[in-house]
Amino acid sequence: MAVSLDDKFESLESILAQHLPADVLQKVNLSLRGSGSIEVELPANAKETAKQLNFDLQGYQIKVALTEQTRPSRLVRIGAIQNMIQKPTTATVKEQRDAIHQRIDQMLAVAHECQVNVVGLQEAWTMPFAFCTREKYPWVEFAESAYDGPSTKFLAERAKKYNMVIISPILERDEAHGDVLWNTAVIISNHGNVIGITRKNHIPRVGDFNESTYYMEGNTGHKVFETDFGRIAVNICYGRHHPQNWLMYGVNGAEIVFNPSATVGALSEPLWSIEARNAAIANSYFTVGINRVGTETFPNEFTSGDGKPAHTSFGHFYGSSYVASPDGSRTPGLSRIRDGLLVTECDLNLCRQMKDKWGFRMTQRLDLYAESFARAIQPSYQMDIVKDSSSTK
Ligand SMILES: NC(=O)NCCC(=O)O
Repeated sequence: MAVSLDDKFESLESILAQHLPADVLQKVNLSLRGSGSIEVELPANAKETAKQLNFDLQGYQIKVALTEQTRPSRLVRIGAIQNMIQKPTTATVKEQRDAIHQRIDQMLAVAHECQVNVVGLQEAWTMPFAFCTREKYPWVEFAESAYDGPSTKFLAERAKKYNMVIISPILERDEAHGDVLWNTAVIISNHGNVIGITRKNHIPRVGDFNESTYYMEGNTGHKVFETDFGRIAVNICYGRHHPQNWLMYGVNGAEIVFNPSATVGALSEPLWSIEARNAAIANSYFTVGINRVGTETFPNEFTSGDGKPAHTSFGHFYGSSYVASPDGSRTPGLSRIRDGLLVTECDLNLCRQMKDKWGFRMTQRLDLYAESFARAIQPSYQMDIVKDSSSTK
């Protein structure tokens, strides 16, 4: 029987739990995820609401930070929300966006009940991921101002009400600069202000991710936002394949880096659990991988440039959002097929503690690489390959 990552199974975790005896499962989980995260009890009311509204709600604590003598703990509850589109892609732009707002409204209320301090949404959360179509309209009509567009206004109100920092990745319309479009994350403070924006640095040119048709590589560098709940950065989707992108957020002092994404099983699922986790280890910060969920179908057929027949669906967005800790451990992932809210409590002091333990920052040799990169971009650069003088090849 042919198996595909477009198949709708719940999660790797649920398969393991279903098939392994409890004592074996414990060993497997320890080996897969490390000892850092333990399940925490979330409020009964929040669990009941999640059940009624049919979304996956999971809660964990990353428990490995030491109690320091000279610094108080900095406990922060991070929320990660993944969601499907709520209306067919043939509904009007307003109907589609309003329906997603309504769903997120429900999930934010539950996040508040679970005492979440900082919550991240998925890439381009207000719209279907229509960039596969290469059509401009109506999809570009989902673009909005990062500062006073309908989604920022909607979230700013909730951010203030719930005392929660919200990371809102949207398709941005930059009216002040010739109406250009960007793929942007808006950082909204718990006081309801837009602290700033950060734009996607690396634009995919792979599979049906035809995003370069719509927007250019970001021009905001590697900003880190100082919030009441830690220093936060956002590495948007495809940027997770570039270690130097992760590295620069670390150089600028990030403690939590969100990776809002929209990616499909057949392309990237085996990479998903590795990349954000590896970045957390290498850069001594927490990472929050958030992936879109569901299968989206578009009105008109499009081709993938691979000789295969035209189709109307992108493939399955596999959710599986998770949090990785600087000590290398990680939480289980959310569902592959349902909306979800993941709540993870961490002590941000663990970032410095891991720098002290492993010394990755201290041994990073930025000066060496600055010099190597500067040479590598010269037109005259020759690759530094040493050959065997006896070889005839
Ligand atoms: N949205 C986006 O950048 N997707 C690219 C696919 C991937 O990086 O897995």
